[in-house]
Amino acid sequence: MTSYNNLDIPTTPKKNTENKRYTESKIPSPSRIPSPKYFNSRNNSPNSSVSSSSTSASGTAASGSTMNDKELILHTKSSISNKSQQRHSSTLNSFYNENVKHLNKLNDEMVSKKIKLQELKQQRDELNAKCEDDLNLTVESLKKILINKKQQYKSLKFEIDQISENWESKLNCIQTSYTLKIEKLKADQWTQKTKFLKEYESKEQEAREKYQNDKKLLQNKVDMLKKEIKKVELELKENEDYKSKENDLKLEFNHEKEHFLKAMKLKQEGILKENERISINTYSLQNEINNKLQSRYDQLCHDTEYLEQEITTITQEIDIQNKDHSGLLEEYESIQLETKKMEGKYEEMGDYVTKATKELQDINEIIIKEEAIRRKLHNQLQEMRGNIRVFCRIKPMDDPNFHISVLPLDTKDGTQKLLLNGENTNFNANVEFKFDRIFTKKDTNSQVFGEVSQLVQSSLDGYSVCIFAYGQTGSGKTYTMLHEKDGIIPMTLKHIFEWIDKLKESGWQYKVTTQFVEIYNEQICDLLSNKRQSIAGSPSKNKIEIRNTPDGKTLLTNLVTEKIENIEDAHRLLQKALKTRTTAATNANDHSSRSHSIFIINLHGINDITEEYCDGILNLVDLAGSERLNSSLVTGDRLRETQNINRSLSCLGDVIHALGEKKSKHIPFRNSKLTYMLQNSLLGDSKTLMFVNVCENNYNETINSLRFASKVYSTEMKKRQT
Ligand SMILES: Nc1ncnc2c1ncn2[C@@H]1O[C@H](COP(=O)(O)OP(=O)(O)OP(=O)(O)O)[C@@H](O)[C@H]1O
Repeated sequence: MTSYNNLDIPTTPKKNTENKRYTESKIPSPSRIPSPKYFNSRNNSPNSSVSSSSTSASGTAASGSTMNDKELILHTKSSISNKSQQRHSSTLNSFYNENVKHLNKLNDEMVSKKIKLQELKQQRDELNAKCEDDLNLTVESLKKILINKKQQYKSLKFEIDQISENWESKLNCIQTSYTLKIEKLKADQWTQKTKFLKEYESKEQEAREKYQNDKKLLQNKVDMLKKEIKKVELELKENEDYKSKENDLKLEFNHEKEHFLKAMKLKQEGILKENERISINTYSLQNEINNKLQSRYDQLCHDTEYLEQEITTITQEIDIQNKDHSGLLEEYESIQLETKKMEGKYEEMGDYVTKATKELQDINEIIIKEEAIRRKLHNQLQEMRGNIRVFCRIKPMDDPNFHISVLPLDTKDGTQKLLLNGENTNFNANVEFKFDRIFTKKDTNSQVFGEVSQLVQSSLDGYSVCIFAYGQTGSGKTYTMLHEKDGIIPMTLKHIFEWIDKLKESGWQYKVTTQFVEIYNEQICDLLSNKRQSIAGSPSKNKIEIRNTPDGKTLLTNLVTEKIENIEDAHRLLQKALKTRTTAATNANDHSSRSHSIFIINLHGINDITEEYCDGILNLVDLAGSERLNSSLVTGDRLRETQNINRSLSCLGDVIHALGEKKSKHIPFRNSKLTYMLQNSLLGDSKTLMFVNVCENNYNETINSLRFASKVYSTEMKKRQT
C-alpha cells in the first residue's frame, strides 16, 4: 500500500498547483499581433493598385500633376512590399495561432489526465484503506475473541488449580486434624487408661487396704470398677466406630474428589474442545478473509500496476509535452520579439500607409476626373473619325481570275483604298474604293477587334453603337462577328467585363443585360427564349413587337432579356443563342444566311462618387446575305424571303443615307423591322460601323457590296433628332 504513495504523482493540493502552472503557462492569444488595418478595401486589390498607378501615370501626364512615373512605380512597389509583409504577418499569425491552439489543447489534455489519474489514485487509496480497515477490524475482533477465550481458559484453569489446591490443603487439613484427633484420642485414652489404671491401682490399693477393712465394700467397688472398665471398653468400642466413620468419610471424600475431578476434567475437555472449535473457526475465518482479500488484493495490485504504467506513460508524455512546450515557448518568445519588431515596422508602415492612402485618394480623384476627360476625349476622337465608319474585310481565297489590290493606309486622313481588278470581267475596268480601314487576307480577327474596341469603349461610355457585317453569303460575316474564339461579339463581351472591373476604381458600377434576336421574313424571333419558336416568328399571342418611345428608347415586347454578371455568363448565353440559331437553321434549310441576327448589349452604368450615370447600347448585327437574287427566277417562300432581304437591306442603305443628308427631314426607319428596331441606336451622337465582307469568287456581288459600303462611307451622321 505504501508503495503507491511513494509514486511521483501530485496529490490533490499539488494537482491544483500543477493546474495553475499549466494555466499560467498558456500562451497568450495572438490577438496582440496587430492586424493590417491600415489598408482600405479599394486599395487592397492588387489589380487596383497596379492599374490605378498606371492609369494615374497617364493621367498625371495629361493633367500636369506633380507625381511622375518613377514615383508611381516606387509607390506601387512599396505598396506591394507592404502587402507581402502583411501576408507574411498573417501567415505567421495563422501558424502561431495553430501552434498555440495545439499547445493549449495538449496542456488541457495533460491537466485533465493528471486530474483523472489523481482521482483514480484517490479512489484506489480509499478502497485500499477501507479494505485494510475491514480486515484489521475482523482480525482485531477475532484476536479479541481469541484473547477472551484464552483468558476464560486461563481463569478456568486457575480456578481448577485453586480448587485442586484447596482440595489438597483441605484434604491435608482433614487428614492432619483426623490424625491429631486420633492422636489426641489415643493420648486421651492412654492418659485416661493410665489415670484409670493409676486410679484403679490406687483404688485397688485403697480397696485392698479397705478390703482389708471392708472386703465386701471392696468387692462392690471392684464390681463398680469392672463396670466402669466395661464402660470404658464400650467407649473404646465407640472409638472404633469413629474410625469406621473416618474411613467412610475418607471414602466419601475420595469419592467426591474423584467426582469433582471427573467433572473438572469433563469441563476442561469441553473448554479444550471449544477452544479447538474456536481455533478451527478462527482459522477458517482467517482463510476466508485471506481468500476474499487476496482476490481483492490481486485486483488492486493489477489496478495499481496498470495505473503505474499509465502514470509512467503520462509522465513520459508530460515530459515530451513539456519539452514541446518549452520549444514552443522559445519559438513563441522569438515570434514575440519578431512581432515587436514588426509592430514597430507596422507603426512606421501605418504612417506611411496613411500618407499613401491620402495620396491614393488624391490619385483616385484625379483618376475620376481623368476618366471623365477620357470619355469626353474618346468621344471627340470617335466623332472626328466619323460617326459612321466603314471597314472592308477581304476573305482569303485564291481565284486567279479575280484580284483586289489593297493600298497602304493613308496616315494623313486615316483612310485606305482598294483597287478592284475587273479586267477579265464584263466590266473590264478597275474600280477604286475608299474606306476607313481595309483588312486583307492576312489580318486576323484579333487585329480586326483592335480597331473595333474603341467603339465598344464608346458604348461603355454611354453611347449607342451599331456594328453591322454586310456582304454576300459566305463572305465571312459570321466569321467576323461570331467566331467562337475571337469574333467581334465574344471579344466585345471580354472587353466589356475587363473594363467594368477597371472602371470600378473610378466609382463606376455596371449592369449588363442582353437580348439576341433574328429577323427573318420581317418576323422577329427570340434566340434566348427557351420556348420553341417557329422560324416564321413567334405566335401572334407572344409576338415580339418594337416600340420606340418618345424619350429615345426602343422596347421589344415579349423578348427575353438576360442579365449577365461575368464573361462566363456571357459565353453560356451566347452558346445557347447559337444553338437555337443552328437548330432553326437546320430546320429551315439554312435560313441563317437569309436572316439578320442582332445581339443587343445594354450597358447601364452608375457612378456613386460623381453621381453620374450612363446608358450605352451596343447592337452587333450579322446581316442576311446581300447577294441579289433575280425575283423573276424564284417563287413562293424563296421569293418572299428574297424580297424581304432586298427590302430590309435597301432600307438600311436608305436610312443611313438619309441620316447623312443634312436637309432630309424624314428618315424611313419604319420601312423595315431592322431599321425600326435600330432607330434609336442610329440617331444623334451614336456611332455606326459597317463591315463590308467581300470574297474574290464573284466580281458582281463584290462590286455591289463595295458600292453599298461606299455609299454608307460617304454618309455623315446627323445629330440626335427626336
Ligand atoms: N477571314 C477569314 N479567314 C478564314 N476563313 C474565313 C474567313 N472569313 C470566312 N471564312 C470561312 O468562310 C466560310 C464562310 O464564312 P461565313 O459563314 O462567316 O460567311 P457568312 O458571310 O457569314 O455566310 P452566311 O451569310 O451564309 O452566314 C466559313 O467556313 C468561314 O470559316
